[in-house]
Amino acid sequence: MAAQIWGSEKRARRRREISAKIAQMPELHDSKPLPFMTREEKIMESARKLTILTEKMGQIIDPTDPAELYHLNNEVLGLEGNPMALHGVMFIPALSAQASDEQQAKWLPRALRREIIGTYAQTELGHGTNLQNLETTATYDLATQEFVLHTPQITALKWWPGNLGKSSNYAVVVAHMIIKAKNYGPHPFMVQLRDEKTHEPLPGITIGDIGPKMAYNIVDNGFLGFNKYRIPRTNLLMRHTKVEADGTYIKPPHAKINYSAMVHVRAYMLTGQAIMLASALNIATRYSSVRRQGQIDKSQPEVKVLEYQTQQHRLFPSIARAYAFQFAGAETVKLYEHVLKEMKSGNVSLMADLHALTSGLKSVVTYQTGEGIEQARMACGGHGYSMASYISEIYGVAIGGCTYEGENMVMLLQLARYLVKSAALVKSGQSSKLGPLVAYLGVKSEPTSLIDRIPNSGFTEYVKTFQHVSKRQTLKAADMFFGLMEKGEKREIAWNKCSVELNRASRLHTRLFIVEAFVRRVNEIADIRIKEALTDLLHLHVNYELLDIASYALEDGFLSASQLDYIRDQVYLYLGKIRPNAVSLLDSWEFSDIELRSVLGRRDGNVYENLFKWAKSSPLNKTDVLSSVTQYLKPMMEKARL
Ligand SMILES: CCCCCCCC/C=C\CCCC(=O)SCCNC(=O)CCNC(=O)[C@H](O)C(C)(C)COP(=O)(O)OP(=O)(O)OC[C@H]1O[C@@H](n2cnc3c(N)ncnc32)[C@H](O)[C@@H]1OP(=O)(O)O
Ligand SMILES: Cc1cc2nc3c(=O)[nH]c(=O)nc-3n(C[C@H](O)[C@H](O)[C@H](O)COP(=O)(O)OP(=O)(O)OC[C@H]3O[C@@H](n4cnc5c(N)ncnc54)[C@H](O)[C@@H]3O)c2cc1C
Repeated sequence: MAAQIWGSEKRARRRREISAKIAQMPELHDSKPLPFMTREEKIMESARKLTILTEKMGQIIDPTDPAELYHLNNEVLGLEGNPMALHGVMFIPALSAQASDEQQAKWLPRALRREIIGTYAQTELGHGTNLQNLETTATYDLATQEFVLHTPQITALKWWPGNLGKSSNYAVVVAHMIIKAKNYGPHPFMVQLRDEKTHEPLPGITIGDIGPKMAYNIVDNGFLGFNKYRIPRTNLLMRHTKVEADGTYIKPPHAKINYSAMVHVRAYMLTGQAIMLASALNIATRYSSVRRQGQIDKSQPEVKVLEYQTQQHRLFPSIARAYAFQFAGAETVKLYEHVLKEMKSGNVSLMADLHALTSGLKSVVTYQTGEGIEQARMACGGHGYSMASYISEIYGVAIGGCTYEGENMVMLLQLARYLVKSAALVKSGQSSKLGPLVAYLGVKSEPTSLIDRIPNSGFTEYVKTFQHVSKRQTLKAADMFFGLMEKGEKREIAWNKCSVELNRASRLHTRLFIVEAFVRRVNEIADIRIKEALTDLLHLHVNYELLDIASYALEDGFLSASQLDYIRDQVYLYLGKIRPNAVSLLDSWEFSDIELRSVLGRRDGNVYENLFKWAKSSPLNKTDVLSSVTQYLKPMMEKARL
């Protein structure tokens, strides 16, 4: 199963080898539990480990393999981030995709050797979503052949970029490029921020940390202002766009090609989210098979809480989602790598499809991951609320994904643009022009669903039902939009008035893609036992998801009440079937105790003894009487007693 999750036997084996090596290297372990550290201590601890990793990486992993590097980071540095989180996730991908060969030769080897630390600085205090209204300017000075970066007012300060505040000395900065008073829109520039020897900010640069956040606090998200700060013309990233010495602008082959670093993260973050969801579920499910509370049969001893159907219903559909996201994520990364290769050689024809797909997936996956992790926390009762479970930290980090790389509602609306265009093709009889991801929009469906009507139909009737509801909602939302325009409403106003319905279509389309990716994977599996276990999970997935969106299929009678009863019964049936495999389905992800950082989720199940040990190690317990008591509470009580 680990091979299915991680992509191959070899990958699963390598992960085990890497974990085993890390277990033998105490210098790479947290020196004390992270929840007992201050933010400053955590940042120091992370930098300490990161430095050792830089020295010893070659002994532990193949540093050229991104999957091994990702695993190493997760184990050693953890999900709260590290001082170079954005360096690998966005700075290097931005240079790789957008810098010319010459520029790459100059900067990439230095970045890869970690001679410099970089980030991606785009969002500002006043604007994040609407890139067209960013305020930072890069004005070309023909006389010196330099760009002059400037922050015209406080809302133009770069705000949020990870590791910008304290760690990075370089950044890819997105600014509006102005040449001879003409604004060419946002473009990426390579900018040195700090002196390489002293790490002091360079003259003309104002920079700092934006303060503590809900989670992800090892990352120093930062602010940045420029005061007429000059960089050479050749620091504009020039793979696709060029500005010649005389100010001549050569436009890129696709207007949005400079957005590729964002698409990169949207594609890769899906498996990251799956890992966070599976981690939280691993903790909750292991704990649920240790925790005994109450009886089902009063004549019997207390049961493990995992025996309760409500507990299974809370956890198991999310286990199915974690697998589904991992499989859909793997497909998306493959597609992304293909499109990136094509893009580098000038073929931009697949960019719109990839953008639509990743926009929808990013939104649905992060939202459902957040839901699943929060249910996992609640499933642990009181101990779930303790940082000893570590689930609250996983939750805080995961839901950041609902916001970063494009706020979820906004990204769903990006997919909706693509769906509405596709609907227009269907309506004008041009279904043959639909791309493979939306071809189903042009296919006539049966009048009613055949779920529970055809024996041995596998998952086909489920997929058709998901297709039906997605198609119907897309065409309905598109009709509403076109109808408003026909009535004379301006395009943008009409769009806004339909946007809730449009986003519903985007979610349904994306959920269909996730179901199909799961089905595709199960169909590929040869090992009979693995196929069986995953087929059970897939049954739970399709039935649970369909129940969740049933109103769409009920309102036009595509599903009947009796079919809905069947679907509900199937959910209960598969909860029971999955119960014996539940812990194994999560243990198959092979997270080590070092990586999970959870007292509740310990592999050995020795929860109570270790919770007590953990509590005793709280800094508050260093002394029996705190100074808050001697200074304030004791005098207050004494005064009240007089
Ligand atoms: C490796 C493991 C990783 C896991 C963990 C990662 C942890 C990292 C932690 C944090 C990192 C966070 C980093 C950041 O957040 S960086 C900042 C990200 N910011 C955003 O995402 C901003 C969101 N906004 C946008 O993307 C855009 O503004 C927009 C919403 C897409 C709108 O752009 P714009 O106004 O320019 O465009 P229009 O809406 O007018 O659209 C015009 C047409 O262009 C199409 N389009 C837009 N983007 C793309 C694209 N990327 N590719 C292809 N096509 C694109 C759009 O669909 C329109 O097409 P149409 O045909 O309909 O006209
Ligand atoms: C943990 C974290 C890490 C980050 N790291 C980076 C980084 O490294 N580099 C970087 O540059 N940025 C980074 N960001 C910033 C992030 O990319 C932005 O916060 C994000 O893109 C959302 O933009 P915003 O904050 O402007 O939200 P806003 O756009 O102000 O969103 C506020 C609300 O308005 C709604 N809204 C906005 N526009 C529309 C619209 N057109 N239609 C409908 N509704 C709309 C949204 O849906 C939302 O409900 C990070 C953010 C976080 C939380």
